[in-house]
Amino acid sequence: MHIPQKTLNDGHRIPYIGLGTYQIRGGQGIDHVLAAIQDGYRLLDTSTNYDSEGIVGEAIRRSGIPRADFTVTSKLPGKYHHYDDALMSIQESLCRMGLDYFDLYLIHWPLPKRDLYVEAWKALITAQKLGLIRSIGVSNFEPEHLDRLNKETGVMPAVNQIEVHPAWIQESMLQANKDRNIVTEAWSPLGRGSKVLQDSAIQKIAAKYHKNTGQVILRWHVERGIVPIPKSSNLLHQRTNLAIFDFKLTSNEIEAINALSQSNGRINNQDPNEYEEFD
Ligand SMILES: NC(=O)C1=CN([C@@H]2O[C@H](COP(=O)(O)OP(=O)(O)OC[C@H]3O[C@@H](n4cnc5c(N)ncnc54)[C@H](OP(=O)(O)O)[C@@H]3O)[C@@H](O)[C@H]2O)C=CC1
Ligand SMILES: O=C(O)C(=O)[C@@H](O)[C@H](O)C(=O)CO
Repeated sequence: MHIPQKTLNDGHRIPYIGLGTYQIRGGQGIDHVLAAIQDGYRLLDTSTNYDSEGIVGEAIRRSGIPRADFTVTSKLPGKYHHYDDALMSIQESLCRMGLDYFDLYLIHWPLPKRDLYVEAWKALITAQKLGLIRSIGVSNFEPEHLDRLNKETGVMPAVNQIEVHPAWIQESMLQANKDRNIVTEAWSPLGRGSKVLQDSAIQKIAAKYHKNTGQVILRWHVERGIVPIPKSSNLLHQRTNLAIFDFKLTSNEIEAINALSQSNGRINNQDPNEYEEFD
């Protein structure tokens, strides 16, 4: 399966689709990630918060595929935004995964009320210089957070992973990332398996291309320049979610999906300016 790649502002390249691993855990989880790898997934998204770093590392080893072929992403939890804590957490995550570097490492949430994300960013810059991380990025950052990182460190993130799906299309945040030469990754790209997968407008488009609604939604992300990271533990879903590079949506079809956006479309009402991670 050929998966196109997207070039980041630091010159590194990442696959145009990845596997999300939120709620994939334990021994069964290893099998689910391994199956995805065998189907062709090479971008794997985990986080310290997901308790899945260990099983993702194990699935990579069991696959027998060279480490260098993968783009492994993890994320810094909010409780470790202090500089020394962040460096410790990155090293601990690498040990849990059994890896000696991350391809991509993100600050999971900005937590602006705690106001430590610049300190965390400085730790990511140091970890990159130490060779522990190839590309550094953020998640759930708003334009003012991105600009503050750049102003205080001179380093703009390579990636901003944000909530995007047909009910929450994020036009202005996509533009904000683009203006700063930041690649957008979409979390919950399928709306976390919500009713959008049964939407009649998307079903109509899917029928035209002999695809399923999940494939149409994932293709919609790609057409918008976004790297989606759908989670699936289901073999058929994993496989069909990858098969999105052999058709193209028209601009009218993209607009029809954009029109499904809702003013209260966020999945869990997770506003990055308000959201607090659990400690
Ligand atoms: N940075 C951040 O703050 C966040 C990051 N993330 C990341 O993004 C990833 C993806 O987001 P997530 O919230 O998991 O939601 P997704 O939008 O990826 O949806 C996952 C759900 O959709 C189902 N599904 C997957 N493919 C299909 C399909 N083809 N047809 C029907 N159902 C399907 C899955 O079930 P099944 O397993 O049965 O296929 C699962 O229930 C996460 O796993 C995580 O890695 C997520 C949230 C926040
Ligand atoms: O999954 C993640 O990366 C999260 O940040 C969580 O907030 C998740 O989106 C969630 O819904 C927790 O209730």
